Amino acid sequence: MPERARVALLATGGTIAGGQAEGLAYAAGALPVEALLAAVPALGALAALQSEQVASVGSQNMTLAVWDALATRIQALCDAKDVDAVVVTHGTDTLEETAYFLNLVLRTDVPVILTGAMRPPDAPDADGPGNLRDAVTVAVEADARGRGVLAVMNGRVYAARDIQKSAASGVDAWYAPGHGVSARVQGVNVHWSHDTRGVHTARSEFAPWRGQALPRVGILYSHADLDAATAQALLDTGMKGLVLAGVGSGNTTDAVLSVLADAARRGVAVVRASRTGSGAVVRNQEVDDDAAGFIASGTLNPQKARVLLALALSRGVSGQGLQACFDRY
Ligand SMILES: NC(=O)C[C@H](N)C(=O)O
Repeated sequence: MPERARVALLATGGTIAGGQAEGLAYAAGALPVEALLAAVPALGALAALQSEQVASVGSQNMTLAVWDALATRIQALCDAKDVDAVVVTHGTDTLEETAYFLNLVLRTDVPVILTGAMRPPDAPDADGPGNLRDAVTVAVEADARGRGVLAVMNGRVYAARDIQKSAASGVDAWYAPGHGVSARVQGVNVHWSHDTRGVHTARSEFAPWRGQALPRVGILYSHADLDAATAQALLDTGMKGLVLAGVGSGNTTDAVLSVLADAARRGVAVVRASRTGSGAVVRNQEVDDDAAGFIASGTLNPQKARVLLALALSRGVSGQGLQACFDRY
């Protein structure tokens, strides 16, 4: 890398760019990328930054259109060899979904780092400036290359596959079930603890992103006494794939299992995941996946299973090929 690494900062909104604060209330994504940069003057010493506003949304409103713009732009920057790293600012609500999507569709070894904030910029203890500084610190690390898409929050670095927002408030809202943090940031030092698991970026069969439409894939949240009609109503919206956010090891009521088995027979791809937040959903444990034609999500949470399933279906993967995807990615 040259003396000062070239880092592209792509902003999408979120609380890190929150504005119009009144008490605890604020509007996510109100501030432009220039305001984020102005809050961290030290960034100029860390990297030669160029910035772009890709979107200005709270990440609860993240869409495939923004993912398309983001993936297309990052791929172009990497292919043109215009940057040494990319930092994306993002709302925290769906940060892990965007991170995992990019992890699957970008063909590059260039570090791509997502960051955000749990508190808006005008909070007295705003966490955005520190997170942005840490993200750029990680981005310019030679060791960050080839690790897939990463997220930096609260002094820790997480692989896209692992990170999970696990609290509705507070800066320590981040968790990497089963695998732990990938690195810790201390000032300008980054201490790596392990490599990234799962196939990603340069070796992903879903990369590069081609701007294709994605099929409708939904998530059904299970609970005590979940009835068949609720599951059927969701399927009737035209789902091509359905992820069960199941109780325990990806389970649900007998009534719903039978609706899902029917759907699988009709060609809907049904993936069993767990609403618990950690652990693995394995094949044929309490549910006969072989008989029902279901896929087990392994350690992917429901919201990331939805991303992988939609991408796999968009590439024509079906049947046991889908299970192979969930085993590999
Ligand atoms: N902390 C945040 O960023 C939350 C916000 N709703 C967002 O995801 O954009």
